[in-house]
Amino acid sequence: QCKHKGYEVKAENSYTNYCVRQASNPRDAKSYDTQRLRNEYLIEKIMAPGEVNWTYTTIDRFLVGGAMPTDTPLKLTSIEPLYVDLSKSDNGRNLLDNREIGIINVGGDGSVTVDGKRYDLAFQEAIYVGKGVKEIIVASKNAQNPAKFYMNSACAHQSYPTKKVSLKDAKNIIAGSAAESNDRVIHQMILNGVAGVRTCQLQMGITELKSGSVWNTMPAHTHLKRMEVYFYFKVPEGQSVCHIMGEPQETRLIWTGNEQAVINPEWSVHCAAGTSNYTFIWGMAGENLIYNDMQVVKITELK
Ligand SMILES: O=C[C@H](O)[C@@H](O)CC(=O)C(=O)O
Ligand SMILES: [Zn+2]
Repeated sequence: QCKHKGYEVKAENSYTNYCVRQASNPRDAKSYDTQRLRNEYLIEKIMAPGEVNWTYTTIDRFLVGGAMPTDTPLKLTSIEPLYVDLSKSDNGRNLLDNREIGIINVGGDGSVTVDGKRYDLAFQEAIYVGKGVKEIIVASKNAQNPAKFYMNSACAHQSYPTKKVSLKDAKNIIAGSAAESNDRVIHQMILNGVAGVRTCQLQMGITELKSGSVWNTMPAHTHLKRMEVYFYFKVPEGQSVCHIMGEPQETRLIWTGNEQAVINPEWSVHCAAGTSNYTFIWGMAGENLIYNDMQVVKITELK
């Protein structure tokens, strides 16, 4: 991934890399082979020690990234395709000049410092940071057990306050059943109206599957007003998650590993079965903030 022409990884600075993915048409996507599907939709490198890795997709201009600070804190910078004002070197280059971001820690204890104010983020704690913030610095408490910050960012037209959200503050929805192998809890974390969070476009949360359950998002759905990215983590060593995407009657599969993500366009379902249970972060953005605004596909109608 990101090795082929047009998909190269570029360096923004000594610790920040990015690659760009273009939006795709389902009429084209149905003829993609395995490697092309992976090039377009799978993000394999997100967490690397001492690095910030971004993937910018032109689907809803969504930005997906990972920051893994070790000994030294890392400042989150913008990337060249997102500079707001090319004429000034010191202006229009803050990541959140025109954006909002959600950050969830999937590693050891860490902190996110937003314009000088520090928020400690433990495993599976989240923070929303709104448009207009100038400086975000992420750090690990212990370089031997580094924090891993998974990040989703979308365009924003308004500034909303920074807000930390823990699992106990989240809206926790019990879904599925053991008999259907999809017994899970959907934690809605960065959702407009949940835990006092306000957002422009962004919605993020964590879904945890119980031991013995392997299916997420079944029955599957599309949402024609929002795109969505799934980031799989806590995938046990030696196990894998088979992510299913594509139009409901034209599905394709992408095998994913631990701490990898899949970009799902508006026209695509997004669901998966793992070879064990696992946890994932879902993040989406688009036209509305109504979580339930989705077109559910009958299980028997998937092809
Ligand atoms: O649009 C919503 C998203 O696809 C997820 O929140 C669904 C999910 O986590 C699940 O059912 O397991
Ligand atoms: Zn969805």
